[in-house]
Amino acid sequence: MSFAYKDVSPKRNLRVLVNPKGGPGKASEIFTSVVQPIFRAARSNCEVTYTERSKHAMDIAKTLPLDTYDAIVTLSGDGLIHEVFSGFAEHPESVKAFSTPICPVPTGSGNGTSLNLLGLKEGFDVGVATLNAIKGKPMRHDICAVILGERRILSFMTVALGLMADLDLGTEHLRWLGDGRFMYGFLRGLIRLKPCPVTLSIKVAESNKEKMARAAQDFNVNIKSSRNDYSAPANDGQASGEQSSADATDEWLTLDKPILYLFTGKSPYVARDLMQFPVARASDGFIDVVAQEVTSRGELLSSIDGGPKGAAYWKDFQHYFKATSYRITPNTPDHEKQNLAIDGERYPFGPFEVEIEQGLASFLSPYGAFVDEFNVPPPSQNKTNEAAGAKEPVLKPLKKLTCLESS
Ligand SMILES: Nc1ncnc2c1ncn2[C@@H]1O[C@H](COP(=O)(O)OP(=O)(O)OP(=O)(O)O)[C@@H](O)[C@H]1O
Repeated sequence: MSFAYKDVSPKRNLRVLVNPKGGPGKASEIFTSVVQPIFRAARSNCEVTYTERSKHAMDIAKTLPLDTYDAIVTLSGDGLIHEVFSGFAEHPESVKAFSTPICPVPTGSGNGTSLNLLGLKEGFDVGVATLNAIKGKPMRHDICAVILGERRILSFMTVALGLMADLDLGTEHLRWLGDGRFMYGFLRGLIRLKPCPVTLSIKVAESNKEKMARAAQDFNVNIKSSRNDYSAPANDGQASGEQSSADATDEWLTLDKPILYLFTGKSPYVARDLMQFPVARASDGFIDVVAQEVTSRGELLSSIDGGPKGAAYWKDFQHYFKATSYRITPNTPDHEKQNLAIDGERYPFGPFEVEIEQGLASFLSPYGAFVDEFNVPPPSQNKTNEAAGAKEPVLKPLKKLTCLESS
């Protein structure tokens, strides 16, 4: 037992939330046939609720007794995790509630969080995810706060505008397709090729793709060799190769290009087909911001191929920043018609600003870091990479109108 449960206590107390309507609708069956027998064999104590409606998980999280459960296990996709965090935000002891680790078991459509915690090969494996609930260790994770009018909405995963929001929110009726609905939505968005009329202003910490890729790679190497306790935020000095918040500028910079979509996030995979944020790290204190420039359908189609490996990262038309904050200002009067997706859920669109709360939340993880398969070839061996390293996006200071071509 001491060998099998090295560094973790056996017989965990788990609060299990099963969403029978998530993804292809098989969560209840999977719970009784796969998950529950493993929990029983491991002598875990489970308090189980089958969610009956939207926001049910949020209500449970709002009043969750603290110091009672080792983790909340969600059988659903990313939407239910978003609800749990929204509930924590309203908990009387909010910060303490957020320290309760979440462990997703993938029975939704995209299951992005599970993919990030377990990797592409095992991210959809219900048995491996259940084992993570039994033996995983808490790993800190940043939370983004979206300030939208009077509201402060918390996001652990993504904020999307333009094509990426349309493909998610516009295919909700196709949940039965599993994650196939995202590819369908992407292709539909390509046919329309509708620009996203907004101004994006960012407090940038880093925009050099090569530097960000090397830092992420070094972090992964270091975490494997040096960190047994991964409950502290990632840039606490234990893992070298990270950018630090000290690198961030206080100046707002504005992207001087029309964009097709804005996609910002905290973890590499958003679905099996797409590693959108290959250099994202769970608790580095930065928001990874992707602004996809308006480009031809052919170029966009060509980026689908390397989606699971994060190939689009190196494309010149995909601008990538590590930011401490960003702002969106709509450029059209009828902006309410546009889709805004926060963690895949629909919100009314208006001007908003996003900040980051470093290491506020926590997930159970078997490895202490996200599992991504992003290869960083040396620039000399990769032409596209070389171009990306040399050519940085056109940013201009918000108040001055001269364009900056940074090097
Ligand atoms: N009994 C229920 N009936 C209808 N909807 C429910 C029920 N229980 C939960 N929900 C809602 O189901 C929605 C979808 O869940 P979730 O987002 O986890 O799955 P998904 O969209 O299929 O997966 P992913 O987000 O990974 O793509 C959530 O917004 C949640 O509020």
